[in-house]
Amino acid sequence: MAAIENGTKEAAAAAEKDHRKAFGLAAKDTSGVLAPFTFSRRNNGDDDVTIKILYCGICHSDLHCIKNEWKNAVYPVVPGHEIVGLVTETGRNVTKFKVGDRAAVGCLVGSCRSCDSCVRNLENYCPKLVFTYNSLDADGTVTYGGYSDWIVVNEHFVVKFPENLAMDKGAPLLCAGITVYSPMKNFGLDGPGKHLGVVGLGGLGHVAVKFGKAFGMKVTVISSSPKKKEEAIERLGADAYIVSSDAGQMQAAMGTMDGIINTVSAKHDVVPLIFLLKTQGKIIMLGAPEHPLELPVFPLIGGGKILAGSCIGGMKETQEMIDFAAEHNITADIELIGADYVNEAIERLEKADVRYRFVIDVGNTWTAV
Ligand SMILES: NC(=O)c1ccc[n+]([C@@H]2O[C@H](COP(=O)([O-])OP(=O)(O)OC[C@H]3O[C@@H](n4cnc5c(N)ncnc54)[C@H](O)[C@@H]3O)[C@@H](O)[C@H]2O)c1
Ligand SMILES: [Zn+2]
Ligand SMILES: [Zn+2]
Repeated sequence: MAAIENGTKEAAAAAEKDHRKAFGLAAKDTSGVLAPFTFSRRNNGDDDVTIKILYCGICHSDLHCIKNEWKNAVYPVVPGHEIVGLVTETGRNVTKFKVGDRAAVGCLVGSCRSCDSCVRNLENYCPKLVFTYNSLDADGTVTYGGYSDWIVVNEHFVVKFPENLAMDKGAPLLCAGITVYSPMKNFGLDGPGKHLGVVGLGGLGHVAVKFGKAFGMKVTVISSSPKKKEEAIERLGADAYIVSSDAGQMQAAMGTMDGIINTVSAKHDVVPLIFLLKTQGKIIMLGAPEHPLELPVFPLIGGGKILAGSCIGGMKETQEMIDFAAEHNITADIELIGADYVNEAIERLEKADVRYRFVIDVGNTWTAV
């Protein structure tokens, strides 16, 4: 008996040696309330980079997940996949980073690296992809995200964060940025002379406006209320603004758009949006509402419209996006908050009361190892 106990203790001690303590905020149940949480992460492996987290954005996906709206939460959930920080340790095979470098982590921390998607640099569509949090890692543990003091990630899934990009305002690019950039590139919505519609002016939407303008497109925001009109045009640089509940405005814009980036996070009617497209125009679904949308096919068939989905982006494209953002001075408009304000921030995000992304000032809240 004593031998078994000793064996168990030894095994526990050995396991403990492979891990280090981390500290963060976790949701423990569907209330989604985040509370202090101590946990462990693996030691830095040969291919890994350890990052002291300085900033982490709050994405609406974090809210969907901690409240179990997608019915897949594995509590406790430490959310956060818009992570920027500094490298504190590198494994012996690491070539991209050295200690002290700026580094960033988005929604992915693992994939098989050999399937058709991975070979095409589309790790984001790998059947074995590992999300940054609430996902099963290769070693069988559940991943914990960036509302925490440090993280260890295989260098393939770590992005070099440009020196001339603000770390706090740049953090949201790791999810919001790549999620809108990737479909714009892949569906040909990235050139002058094109007309882009952006639906939902939140974290994703406001960054889509900025990329659209950097690509030289005409950008129209379609919003459910007139509240954000002035700032959409004057601050974000949109060319036009349509209030979706105004039938006259929607009618006047019918058949004018080459593409629409749809970021709406709740159930809504897509048919009026499809009518805004030109013949063979494309509507890209990015928002991930809890409840299914209705999709009558006739508005799609008439005019040969294309409805597609897109999920974040691959690692090569994420690096390309962040380098493009640095070159064109694209960052998110943020409200920087301390970790003690996160629960209030989540409540405000649910009410769409944020201009336009909350970012947690992790570095000034917790001291990493
Ligand atoms: N596809 C992906 O890879 C991906 C990546 C990140 C986020 N997302 C999803 O995209 C959505 C948006 O994320 P975000 O972080 O930009 O959220 P956000 O809350 O910052 O923005 C959502 C916007 O949708 C608007 N909205 C909400 N309900 C609406 C309704 N019924 N009609 C019209 N507008 C409405 C809000 O006013 C807000 O402007 C979320 O569902 C999120 O989970 C998807
Ligand atoms: Zn996200
Ligand atoms: Zn794969």
